[in-house]
Amino acid sequence: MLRIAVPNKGMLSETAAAMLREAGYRGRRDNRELSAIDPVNDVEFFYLRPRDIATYVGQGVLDAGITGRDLLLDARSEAHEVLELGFGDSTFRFASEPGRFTDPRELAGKRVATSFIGLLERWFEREGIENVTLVKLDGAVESAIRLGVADAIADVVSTGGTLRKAGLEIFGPVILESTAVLVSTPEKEAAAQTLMRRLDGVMVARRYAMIDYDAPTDILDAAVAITPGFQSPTISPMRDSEWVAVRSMIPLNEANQIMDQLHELGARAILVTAIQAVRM
Ligand SMILES: Nc1ncnc2c1ncn2[C@@H]1O[C@H](COP(=O)(O)OP(=O)(O)OP(=O)(O)O)[C@@H](O)[C@H]1O
Ligand SMILES: O=P(O)(O)OC[C@H]1O[C@H](OP(=O)(O)OP(=O)(O)O)[C@H](O)[C@@H]1O
Ligand SMILES: [Mg+2]
Repeated sequence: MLRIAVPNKGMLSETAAAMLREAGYRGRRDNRELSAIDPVNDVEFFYLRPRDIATYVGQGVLDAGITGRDLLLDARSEAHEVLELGFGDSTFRFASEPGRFTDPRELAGKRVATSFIGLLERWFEREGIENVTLVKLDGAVESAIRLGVADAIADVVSTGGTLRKAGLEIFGPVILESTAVLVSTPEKEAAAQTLMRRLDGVMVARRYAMIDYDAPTDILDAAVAITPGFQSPTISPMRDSEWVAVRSMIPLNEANQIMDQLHELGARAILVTAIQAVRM
């Protein structure tokens, strides 16, 4: 039975659970369940703190897990990314009072509060910035400066709303671009192939749509250039030999532009339909 770690709360938990549901798995019914068995798919899910997931997977006790790239790197785990999941995007940034710092080199000899000690230690090491005191906090890091325990913070920034409310300003380079990832280890990766293909299918189904249209044969080359699909579009003969029917996958967010372009070329009966599930 494949054993998969899923965030039990926080920013990633709802979307992770929804993705697994869309991938055909049966998760927990109740948010307090610690684990759940899906007998049809021969999978057991363990609902864990996102921060702990890389540790469990890295030690080989669980086969794969969903977590954030920032948490994976912070954990110094043996686990590695096998798939980006297309949600939970954030950046990891320095911030402090407006105008106080412009460059992280100015942090030498200063105190920096963060929940990501491992990640930050390695970053300072790589940049050759020494003598920074790291203050480990569990959350609400933005309050650390006002409360006097740090001179700067390093934290997850998404919209920037939390920093703004705390009266803080970003400085320095992007420390890390994070996103939700599926992690595993080399020993377990083969066993997790079906899970990977299913999650990949969910992302494709969310981002792509199916397009069908009828095209006069003389515009076929131009039409197919607009809808090349993944492998190659399907071209079917029609009763009227001067027309063909074309079927292809297109990016969902470009659907209306593509339909307009095809119509202008002379294609007709242009239909776009949602994709329910995919194995690429
Ligand atoms: N506002 C956000 N937007 C996007 N991703 C975020 C945001 N906050 C956190 N994340 C990402 O979600 C993951 C887990 O962070 P989360 O805040 O859920 O965990 P936590 O801080 O340990 O838990 P909690 O905040 O519930 O105490 C991390 O990879 C992080 O980058
Ligand atoms: O840029 P924003 O869109 O405002 O998002 C960033 C905030 O979201 C997370 O906080 P969370 O709600 O997880 O609380 P925490 O600090 O206690 O982890 C993160 O730690 C930032 O504080
Ligand atoms: Mg948080």
